[in-house]
Amino acid sequence: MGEVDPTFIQELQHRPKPAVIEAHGIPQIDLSTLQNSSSPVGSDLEDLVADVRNACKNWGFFQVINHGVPIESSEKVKSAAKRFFDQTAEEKRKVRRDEANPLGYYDTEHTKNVRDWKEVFDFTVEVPTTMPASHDPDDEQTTDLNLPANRLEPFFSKDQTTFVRLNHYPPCLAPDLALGVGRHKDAGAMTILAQDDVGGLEVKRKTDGEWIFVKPTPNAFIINVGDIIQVWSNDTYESVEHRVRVNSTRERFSIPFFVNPAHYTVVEPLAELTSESNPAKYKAYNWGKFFATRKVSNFKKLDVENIQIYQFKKPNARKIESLVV
Ligand SMILES: O=C(O)CCC(=O)C(=O)O
Ligand SMILES: [Fe+2]
Repeated sequence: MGEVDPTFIQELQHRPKPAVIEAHGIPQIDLSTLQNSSSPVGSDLEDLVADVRNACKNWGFFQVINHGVPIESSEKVKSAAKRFFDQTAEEKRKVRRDEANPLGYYDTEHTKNVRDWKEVFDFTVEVPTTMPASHDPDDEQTTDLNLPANRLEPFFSKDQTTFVRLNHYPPCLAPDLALGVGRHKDAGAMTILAQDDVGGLEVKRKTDGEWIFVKPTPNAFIINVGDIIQVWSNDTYESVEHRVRVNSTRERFSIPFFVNPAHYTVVEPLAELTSESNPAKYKAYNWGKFFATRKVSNFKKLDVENIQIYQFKKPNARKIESLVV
């Protein structure tokens, strides 16, 4: 990527602000309770669940520390990412993603129809074990929202579309005009993100709509609520809007792990979380179709916004919200 091509330039209202706002109170959750005992019970677990619930409600994201992933494993992936992106453009393009092949290398992604200042490599994992909370059909334990721990099992038991992305943001000549990734919400269920010490991630604070800089915490993971959790929970939890700033001197690496259900999953508010007084706010949609439409629209600049969950919002829910806002 050489000079700043106009395709990278954000509209005025979406450009990063010169002053970075560092937020206090970004939720940081210590998972050592889960490491110290094979099946944590009682008040420790209740406190942890309450912390996660509050973070999901109030922020739509949080950071976790003491998560049990060995530092050496993270370092290995990070150094492999650096080795990959250090190769020549010609080498990288040998494993290029295209409209037929959804995985691999790619440096022309558009978010909200503006090109991102980044290059990526997407790949899948053989045994993605992060969701659900339990795979045991007899597990009686309930989690947050009073759902059984294995409630999400059918969506993830096979054919998950979970994938990992290696993001590389080269130094940018115009960090005040372009973004590493434009404003967006992650479309899947949940994202687990590792970032290096350079910093650049900003999230939109729900209380006042301000863009807040997420200061890197060594070895922490950031967890984002995705759009599917928003729909499953019938808006109890809302996905978080976020974007990435770039800078003129240092390259940055990040590694999101996008946790996504099977492609044939029909996404709709979970029946247990809706009632006569709290009816489903979304129409059902097919995840595979949604995902494929989003992927294709990321390939080129379009004149219309790419597919979003609000397009599945039921008209009555939209109307009630506009009265409340
Ligand atoms: O690089 C980051 O910190 C975030 C990347 C991101 O939001 C994404 O790839 O969806
Ligand atoms: Fe994202």
